[in-house]
This record gives sequence, C-alpha cells and structure tokens, in this order.
Amino acid sequence: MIIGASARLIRRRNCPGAVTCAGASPIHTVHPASSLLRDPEDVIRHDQDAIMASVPPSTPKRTNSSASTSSMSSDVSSRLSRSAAPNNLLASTHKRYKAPLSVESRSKNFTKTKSVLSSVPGTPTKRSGTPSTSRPQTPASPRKGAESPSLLPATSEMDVSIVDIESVLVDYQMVEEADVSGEIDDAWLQAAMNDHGKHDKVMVSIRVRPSDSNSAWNPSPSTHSIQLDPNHAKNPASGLSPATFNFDAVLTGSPNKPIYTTVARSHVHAAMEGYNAVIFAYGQTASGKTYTLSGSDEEPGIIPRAMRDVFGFIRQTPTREYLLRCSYLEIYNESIHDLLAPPSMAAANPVQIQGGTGNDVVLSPLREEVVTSLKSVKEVLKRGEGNRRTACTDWNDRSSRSHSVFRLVIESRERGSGSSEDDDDPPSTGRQTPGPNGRQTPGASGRQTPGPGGPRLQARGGGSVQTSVLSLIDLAGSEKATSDKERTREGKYINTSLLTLGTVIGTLADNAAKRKNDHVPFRNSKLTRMLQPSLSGNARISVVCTINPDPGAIGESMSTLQFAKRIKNVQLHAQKTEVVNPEALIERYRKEIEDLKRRLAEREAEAPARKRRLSAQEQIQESKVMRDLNNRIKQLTKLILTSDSQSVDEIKGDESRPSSPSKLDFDMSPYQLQQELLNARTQLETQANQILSLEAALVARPPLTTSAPETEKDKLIAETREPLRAVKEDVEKEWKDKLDEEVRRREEKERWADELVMELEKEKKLRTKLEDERRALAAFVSKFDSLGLGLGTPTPKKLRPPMPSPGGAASIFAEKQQNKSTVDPGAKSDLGVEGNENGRLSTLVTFPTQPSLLDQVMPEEQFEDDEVDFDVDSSVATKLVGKVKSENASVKKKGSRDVLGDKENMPVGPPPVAR
Ligand SMILES: Nc1ncnc2c1ncn2[C@@H]1O[C@H](COP(=O)(O)OP(=O)(O)OP(=O)(O)O)[C@@H](O)[C@H]1O
Repeated sequence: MIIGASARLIRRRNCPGAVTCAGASPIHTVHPASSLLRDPEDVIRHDQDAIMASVPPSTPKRTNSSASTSSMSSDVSSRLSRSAAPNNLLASTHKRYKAPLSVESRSKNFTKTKSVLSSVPGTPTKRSGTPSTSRPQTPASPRKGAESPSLLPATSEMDVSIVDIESVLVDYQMVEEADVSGEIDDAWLQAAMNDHGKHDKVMVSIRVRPSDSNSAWNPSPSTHSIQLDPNHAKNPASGLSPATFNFDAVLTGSPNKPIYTTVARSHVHAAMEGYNAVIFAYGQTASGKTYTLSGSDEEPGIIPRAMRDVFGFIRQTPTREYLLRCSYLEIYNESIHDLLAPPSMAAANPVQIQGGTGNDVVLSPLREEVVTSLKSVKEVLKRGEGNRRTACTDWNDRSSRSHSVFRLVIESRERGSGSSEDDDDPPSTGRQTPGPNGRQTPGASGRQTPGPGGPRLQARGGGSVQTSVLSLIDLAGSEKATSDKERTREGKYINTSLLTLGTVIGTLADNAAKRKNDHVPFRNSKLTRMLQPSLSGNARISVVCTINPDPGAIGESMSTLQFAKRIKNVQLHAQKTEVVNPEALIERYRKEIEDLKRRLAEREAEAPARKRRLSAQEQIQESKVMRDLNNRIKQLTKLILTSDSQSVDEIKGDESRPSSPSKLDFDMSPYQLQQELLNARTQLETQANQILSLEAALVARPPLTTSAPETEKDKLIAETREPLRAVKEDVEKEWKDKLDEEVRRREEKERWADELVMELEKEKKLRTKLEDERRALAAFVSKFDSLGLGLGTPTPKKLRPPMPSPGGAASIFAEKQQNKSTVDPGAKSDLGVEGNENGRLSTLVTFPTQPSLLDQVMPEEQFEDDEVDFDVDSSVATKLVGKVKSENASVKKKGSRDVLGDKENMPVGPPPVAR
C-alpha cells in the first residue's frame, strides 16, 4: 500500500488535468474549499491540518500497512511534496496544456464567470440582430484537429484499465476534510435512508428560474405546486382558474444548495448504498439546466455537491473501502463522444452502445478514470466540460448543444472482512501485486481482464462487492427554429431525442398505470438506449424540470410540466447489485452439500426402522423430505460445477482448483445415483423430443429473418396460402360431386321404392281378384257336382287346388311326381288336368280348410309347377285352369319375387320400371 500510495501521489503531481485547470478554472480561484489554485504554501498548511484532522485518535485504525504511522507520514510527506510542486513545473505544464485547448473551451472557462443574479438573463426571448462578437462561437466541427493527440495521451495515468486497483481504493482515512461536505453527519445519513430515494416512483421537482421581467407562473414551494397566472391564461376573461400541477417539490430562486438537498441528496446516498441512481435536468433552452447541474463558482450545482457528499459518505463509513471511477460523455447529433479522451480521438472513435437485448448497456470505447479525491473529480469534470459543445444561440449565450452524462461508478467492499492476514494479503481473486512502478499490467497475473463496463474490484474472503452507478445528466434544451443553420441542424437532433425520451417515458408510464407490457422504443435514440437500464426501473431517478417563467415561453413551460407529470408515473424497482466472491460461494455450497449429505445418509440408515412406525401419510411426507434433500444437493452440485467451469477458464493450472465433477458424483449414495440416472434419462428423452420438434420447426421455418420487412412477410404468407387454397378448392369440388351423386342415387331409390309399393298394391288387388275367382270356381264346381252334371260319374269329385306344403315347391313337386307314377301318364293333359278315358272330367279338386290366397306368400314355383286336378267337364275346366294359369303367369311377370325379396339386396340403380 505504501508503494501504491506514493505512486498515487506521483501521479497526482503529474496529472495534466490538475495543472491545466490551475490556471484556467475560475471555480478554484474563488471557491475557498478548493486547494487547486491556492498558494502552494497555503496548500501545504491546509493539507497538513486537514490530514491531521481527518484522522481522529478515536477513529478505527486500518489494519493494513496504509493505516500505519509510517504510511501516514509517508502519505503526508508525499502530499507535501506534491503540493509544494515548484512554480516552474506549474508554469511549464500550464503552457504545455494551454495551447491545445480549443477556443471554445478556453472562452467557456473565462466567460462563464457571472455574478449570481446578474447572470440571470431577463427573458430568454429570441434575440434580434447578429450575436455579440464577445460571445464564443461553436466551430462547425469543434473537435476535429482542435489539439494534437500527443498532448493529451490516449490513456491517462488514472485510466482504470492500467491502474493498480488495490492502490487507488478510498476509505474513510484517506478522505480530506476539505473534500467533505460540512453537512454530512449521522442525522443526514439516517434521514437520507428514509427519503425519496427509496420510493418506487421517479422523484420529480420543478425549478422556476428567477426572472427580472414579469413571471407567467405562480409557483408555490410550500404546497409543492405550480399554476399559470390567471392573467396569462388563454382566456383570462373566462374566470376559470388554470390547472394546478403538483410535484414532489417546486423550487425557486438562485441558490443551488436547497435544490441539491431536496432533489439529489437522497439519490447520491442511494448510489453510495449500492443502488443505481440517475439525476437529470429537463427543460427548455436557457431555463437553467446547466446552472442546476453544474452551477457556477458561487453556486456549485448538483454535480460538485454530489461529489463532495460522496467523499463525505466514505469518511462516515469506516467499514468499507471504495473504488471510484468516472466517465464523462456527450451525445451530439446522435453520436456519443468521450469527453475525457483527446478530442481528435473521440471524434474518430465515437462511443458505441454495446449489449444485446434487454438492459445490458456497455459503452465502449469509453475512458474511465479512477478518482481518489474531490480534487481529482474536479479535474476530470473540468477536462470534460472543456470538451463539451456549447454555442451561442438566439436564446442562450452558452447553450448546451449536446446531452452530457457524467457517470460515477462506485464499487465497495467491506474492509477487514476476512482475517487480519486477509487485509495484508491480496484478496483471493483479482488483487494484483503492484509492480516496481506501483502499477500492474492487467492480466499479468493470468487473470481475465475485466471487460468494458464490468466490475473491477474483487471481493475478498467470503465477502461481496457492491456496484452502483450514479449518472448526472444535463440534457440539451428543446428549442424552436433558430437563425443559424448549424444550430438548426443540432436542434433537430436534440428535439428528436427529447421527443423519443418523451415517448419512452409516456409508454413506460402507461404500461405501469394500465399494467401493460407495450413495446418501449428505447432504441429510437442514443439517449434513451443509454438510459434503458435506469428507465426500465433498476435505478432511483430524480428529475429536475426547469421552467423559464417568461410569458413568451408559456408553451414550452407547459410541455415541460406535461413531461414532468408523465414521468411521475414511471414505476421503479431498483435493486442493489452485489457480487459475491465466487470461491467463497463455492466453499459455502460445498459445506452445505456436506451437511445435506450427512442428513440424507442418517435418514437413509434409519429408513427401514422408521418405515415400520410411520403411517402411510407420514411415509409420503418422509419421502418428500428425502426428495427435497436430494434436489438441493443436485442444485448445489450444479452451481458448483457452473462456477468451477467459469473459474477454470480464468485460472488454468491453478492448484486451488476445486475437485472434479466426477469425484463429486462418486460421493453419491446408490439411491442418489439411481435418482440421478432416472432424471438424466428423463432429461434425455425430453431433449430428444425437443430436438425433434426444433428440427421440425426449422424445416417449417420460412426463409425470412424475424427482422425482415413486413411486406416480405405478407408476401410469404400469401404464397404459402395459395397452394392450400387450391387444395381446399379441389377437395371441395370432389366432395361436392360425390355428394351430388349420392343425392341422385338416393332420390332414385326413393322413386323406386314408391313404385314397388305401387306394384305391391297392384299385386294385392290381383291376389284378391284371383282369390275371388278361385272361390267362384269352387262354388261352380260344387254346384256342378250337386246338379249331377258329371259325365257318367255321379259321385261328386273333390277339387284339389294347389296349396303350399311345408316342404315347399320341391316337396310338392316330389309328391306330384309320385302321384304321376300311379296315374297313366298318357291321360295327363297339357294343362295338368287329369282326365279319364271316356273324356269325363275326373277332377280331384278338394277344398280343405286352406288359408286364403291373400294370407299366403306363394312361391313362384308353386304356381308354376303345381297342377290342379278338376273332376269337371274338360272344356270348362280347361277354360278355368287356363285363366288361372294366365293370371299366375301375369303375377310372375310382375316380378313378385323381387317384390318379396330382401330390400337390403335391392340392386342399386334405376328401378325396374325405368329400365
Ligand atoms: N436559477 C437561476 N439563478 C440564476 N441564474 C440562472 C438560473 N437559472 C439559469 N440561470 C442563468 O441563465 C442562463 C441560462 O442558463 P443555463 O445555461 O443553465 O440554461 P440551460 O437550460 O442549460 O440552456 P441550454 O439548454 O441552452 O443549455 C445562464 O446564464 C444561467 O446562469
């Protein structure tokens, strides 16, 4: 630490910024607390007093060497030697750095000195005529060739990428009294804890600039409200009172201290506590944004006061040590420039916003300088402000033409969190042994060089590192068209990005109010993209909206108030960022695993005995406990493996490498291994399914990227739909034809069925008729016989009409055949009527009690083959039989079989009638 400290002091002495600022800055010539421009003798005296005063005997001593008496005396002597730098050195360096300062920067430094009240312009209404020649003019490209890059080195001595981190930490002992805000005390710290910074909403304050002309507004600081003066309302005669706007604070006047205390202090405190914090000023051009943030020599603004409080906080926190690094950038015409890099380099290498989706925003290349005292912060600020683009506009002599962002990254860890050896030894990771010149090339110890924007401080022992960013933003002012072409062009960019900021805030507020998740157009401007992490909620935000009370600016003031109203609704949920030392974490996991395994083994051993005692419900509970233990072991093992694989990458060949994963696996019990196996198999199956579905999705994926224009996507959708539509039409047509055919066939069948019904009716009638005739025949035969008209045979003969027999046609046939064999075959007539030799009808007609023809289903064969024997006169009989026969034939012809057949087997097609 001694080497580090002296190295630091040497660097301070050589700090180009310090010397350059010395001659130029009106801030330091006036501010009594500043030691920058004081007589070296005074500085020595003051430093001695300050250092002695800053180490009260009661304050705890640092355990490391820097806290020792020798280190303190070394520190003091170094400071003395630094402060007593010979005048010629100051002069030479001054000369060296004076030349390259741009006209703009120098003129800014000299022209900004104004008395508090006289600096307030009457009304920033548009000036007429040509601008005053005394005003500085912004060159078209103020940075290009403004100075030789060789004069401002590409990396500064305090560049975080080359500095030995461990030697530039700040703790309570190192803070000089002069660097401390006199207002920091325990009461303030306590009050700040409960202040606005903890709220979930953006803190919104209004600051109304003093004006010597008539004010159009009635601000009321006591009620935190502001209202347009009724005399300036659109329609004063209406008698309607203009709307009242309420905010967290409404402030007036020139003093900057109440502004800082009200709107910024709690946020600075929150940043020191580990929360990201953003403070920005928004308002119309010349309304007082720069005055609020930077202030003047007499009235330092939020930034210098915040820096003073940062050191005051550190002095009040003996338990922690801090690494403070700052950067300063501007967004000019939608391009980001590093204000701490040499202007020519910054112009050639604009800062890019890196980071994928979401809230990761890394700015690169961006110079970050370590600061260890208020003085070094002021030097950085001075350098940055000198490079800022300001210009004379129609409304403001020194209008900011860009949005400027001053960022202070605060990293801290506990002091002496480990053992006393811990404090002497470098921390287990990240600490680099300083080289002979007090510095260590990053990565020389084999560690990974931290990427841009990443944490630099490493946790020590089992502790953690807290990281937060305090962003102080001075937005360029919105403005109307101006007489200057270049200013008009700048104004367009300024207005566009402010408009985007308004849209973003509006959407965020809307999302919060309506619980929606609408797309927020952060990427539409560099400013909103850069602020994305903060505006998305992970920061405490305070906005000061500055108002120009001039009646000519009512429109702009009104729109500023509307913006303020909207941003009030943005929801915040800031979280502390804490990085734990990975090795300590692994150790903690290991211990927990050991403990869990022991508990699991005990339970497994007792399981059989316990099982007998436990009820079914308790057994379920028991297996759940076992499962939970197993899951936790698996989870921790996985965490260890993940951390290991990361640290292995970083520290290859390190003997302190943790045990291999295979060893951990073999430590498992058989039960655990079985569980593992089962889980692995399930996982494999799930993953195999995932692969399949992903492959399918890949095949089905259209050959367009997600970012392809909408027109392309529409075209592809139309092309994909066309073949589907054709297929649909084909299928519809095919099925329509089929349906038509089916309908036609069904109609035919119905027609056919109707005709069959008609046929049946006809047949029924026919049968009735036939039956009647048969009965008439029977009556005739019996009458014939009773009259004795038989030819030689008195004996009445029986009529035997053919009747169905149980055996059907075949049996009848067989019976007939048999009968035939007993009768003379020659006597049989063609009509099937038996006769005798003398020609007499020997009809064997019998009429047993047979069912009527109507009740019978008569097979066709029966009609066809049956024979009727009539013992009647042959001519009559022949006549009758012929008639019967012809009727039978007619029935047969009508297709009685079809009629009586199985309907299911009906032929499909046109009915017989249609044939
Ligand atoms: N509250 C105030 N008390 C005293 N003077 C003020 C106050 N506000 C602003 N001024 C003065 O008004 C002038 C314009 O202020 P300033 O440059 O801060 O405006 P701005 O909003 O930053 O403008 P721009 O957007 O153009 O940069 C300066 O001279 C500043 O000193």
